[in-house]
Amino acid sequence: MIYYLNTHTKKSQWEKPESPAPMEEEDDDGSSPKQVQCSHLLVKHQGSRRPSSWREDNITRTKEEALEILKGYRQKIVDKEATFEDLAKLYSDCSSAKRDGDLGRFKRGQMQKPFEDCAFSLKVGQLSQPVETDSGVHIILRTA
Ligand SMILES: O=C(O)CN(Cc1ccccc1)C(=O)c1nc(-c2ccccc2)[nH]c1C(=O)O
Repeated sequence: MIYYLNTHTKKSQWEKPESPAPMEEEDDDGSSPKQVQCSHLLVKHQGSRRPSSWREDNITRTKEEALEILKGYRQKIVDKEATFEDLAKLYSDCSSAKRDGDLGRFKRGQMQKPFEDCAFSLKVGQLSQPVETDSGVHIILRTA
């Protein structure tokens, strides 16, 4: 009996594959991640679902202002003038700021969709462009 091995998903099957395996964002070993570990830096704004955080009781900045602030942080990280962890700890409006922005590992289906789609598109070590969710605007660092 011949069986077929999908070298991307490492799954075997008896049936001859009809079409090539769908190309998803791949990890280095060529597999699509089942779960990822990410840190993020969240900047909330007046349109955030909960415009309040450990940093500020009542957040009134506009979404545009939040985006400019976040881009400034991202540039400092890219220019190595600051580390992601230091800026997340100081400035993230998420309670994860206490853990340098670390969210731990998560699977698909756990985070808000725009956040999830971005997180699962990153390679390990990659820093996202700003992402908008109902919580505010984020930059995401995939750590595992
Ligand atoms: O959206 C809301 O109505 C309130 N939330 C959700 C929330 C609140 C507390 C803890 C975790 C999530 C937030 O605004 C929020 N979202 C996040 C978040 C969003 C995406 C990925 C990870 C965290 N953090 C926070 C926070 O206050 O700390």
